[in-house]
Amino acid sequence: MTLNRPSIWHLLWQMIRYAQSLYWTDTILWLFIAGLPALPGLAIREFFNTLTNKSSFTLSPWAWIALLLAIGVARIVAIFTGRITKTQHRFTMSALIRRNLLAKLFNRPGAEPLTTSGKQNFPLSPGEVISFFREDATQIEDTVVGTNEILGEGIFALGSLLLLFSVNATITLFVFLPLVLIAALIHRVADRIKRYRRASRQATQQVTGLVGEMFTAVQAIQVAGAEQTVLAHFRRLCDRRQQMMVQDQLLTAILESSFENLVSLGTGAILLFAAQSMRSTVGTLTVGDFALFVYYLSYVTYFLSFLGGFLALTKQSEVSFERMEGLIECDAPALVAHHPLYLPTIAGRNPQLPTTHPTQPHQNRAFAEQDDRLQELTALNLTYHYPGTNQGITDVSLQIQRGSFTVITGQVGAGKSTLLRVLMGLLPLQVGELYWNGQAIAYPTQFFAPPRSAYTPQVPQLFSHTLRENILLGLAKNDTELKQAIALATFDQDLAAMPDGLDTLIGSKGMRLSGGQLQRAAAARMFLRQPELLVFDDLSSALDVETEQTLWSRLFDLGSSAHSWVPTCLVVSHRRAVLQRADRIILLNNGRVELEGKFEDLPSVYVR
Ligand SMILES: Nc1ncnc2c1ncn2[C@@H]1O[C@H](COP(=O)(O)OP(=O)(O)OP(=O)(O)O)[C@@H](O)[C@H]1O
Repeated sequence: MTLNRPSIWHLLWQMIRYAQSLYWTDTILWLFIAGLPALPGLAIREFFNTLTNKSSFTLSPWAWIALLLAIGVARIVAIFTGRITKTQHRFTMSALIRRNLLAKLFNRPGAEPLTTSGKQNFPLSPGEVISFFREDATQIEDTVVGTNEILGEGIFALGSLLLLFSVNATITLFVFLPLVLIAALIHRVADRIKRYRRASRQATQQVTGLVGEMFTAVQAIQVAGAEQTVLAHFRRLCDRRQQMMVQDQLLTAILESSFENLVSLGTGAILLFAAQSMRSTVGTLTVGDFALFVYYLSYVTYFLSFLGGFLALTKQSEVSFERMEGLIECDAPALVAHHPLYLPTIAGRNPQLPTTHPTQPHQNRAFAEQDDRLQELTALNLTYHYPGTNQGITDVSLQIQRGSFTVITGQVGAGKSTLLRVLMGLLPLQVGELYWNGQAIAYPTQFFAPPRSAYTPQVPQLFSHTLRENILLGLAKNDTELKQAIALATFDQDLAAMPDGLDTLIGSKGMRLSGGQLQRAAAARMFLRQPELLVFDDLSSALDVETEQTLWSRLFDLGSSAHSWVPTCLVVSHRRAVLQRADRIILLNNGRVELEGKFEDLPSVYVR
């Protein structure tokens, strides 16, 4: 994966190309910001030459002051405008990286744990993933925006260098000495820069990971009386992060100060030479020339130390790209690919957002072809083993017919949830094939979404918003349709008891709802989309027998009525009433199909 990674320069160039006009506008402004201070140098030379009557200009002191002031004001204007373009460009760059990273994460099989290549098979927590979006994206942003500063400073440093050459070529050659030393130093410590950066990022990631876990597990920590233990662990991680950050920052500071010192020593040597040359070749180097030389020399030398710092930054950005590649398991070019961002413009205008069609039910949206309606779903020899284990499912085949009710059952850990996740493309197929109406499904992750299918896991995911928003999730539906879906999910009575009705705020992860209400709110979300295939992972676990029976009855009454929606169900359950209703039961044992049949065929040990 990383063998053919393009160079950091190529990746930065791709990012520059994304917002070219903004980039070049900012670059031009930066040229002014960097270049305007060069003009006082010329003015100073002429001023000093006026004192020794060697100037070709005859300006009054006030004219010189006015000129210097005008240059100063122009620079202030350039800096002010440059800050606006820089800010816009800066955030566009990190937004592109974050957008691409997020898109890649969404395209992964959703139930597969996130890992980094350095920690193979060791899942990352959401808190840990945040550090990729925060520190790594910002690091790359800094480097891209650094390029036009380097360009601006570089052009004027080059101009200054040419001027210095015209004044005294021999002395100017000494300017290159610090540059060679800086390049050699960067080359020598490149590995160390990257190693320290990797270690500090990893340590930060562990701290943010634990913060995330602590916040979501406050109750578990309290119940176990583990506050002190968790805090001690947190302190250990923070101490380690401190150590790694100090190491990383110290190296950066040492490098920067080394660059400055190298440059300062070089400057000192040049000045000594220049002064010597002034004494020995009286008349060729004027006082004005010497003043100009000193002025422009600092210009060139500042650029050299800036360049050194920038080169170190690019090494650190290489680490950020490597880390992100490891996270999304794809090459870095995908991270810099060009996609619309819809950010507000520099004038503050919000761009027109594209109209999307989030998962409309098939009768409202031309369901591509009639063929897309489920007639038969076939799974052949599905195998998925969790990385580093032999747990999961092995060689599972099944067929689901339109309008049927299929129940997967089996003991705890038999592989029921894994089978559903593999079928829904939430875990990648290691072996096996999936067919929808006889057509092979190439990308199950993208294929199994409404209006083809909808799935509710054992613990449904709801968001900290209103009930309405949670059920709609962007779908354009009115309250009547919403209430029909809610009634189908047997959530209507609960809703009637809520003073704020559909506008009830349900809290983070739906914490203000009971387990059963959560399940039924998630079911309503599925029903509203009227998918061809409904997949439930153990609805029975959170519902009493009666409520669950009502739900299935209401759903199947639809199928037998003239309603255009004929739902097909695939559910995990141990409940007798559900098993009795099943058209087909698949009994899993140790990840394999042990039996396929009807309720009567099932050994009594599996019926509750
Ligand atoms: N993320 C994971 N990493 C490693 N092993 C896992 C993971 N998730 C599940 N397993 C293992 O895979 C096997 C099947 O798990 P699965 O959750 O599919 O079982 P299940 O039949 O749904 O169980 P339950 O009835 O408790 O929900 C179990 O042995 C489980 O320990």
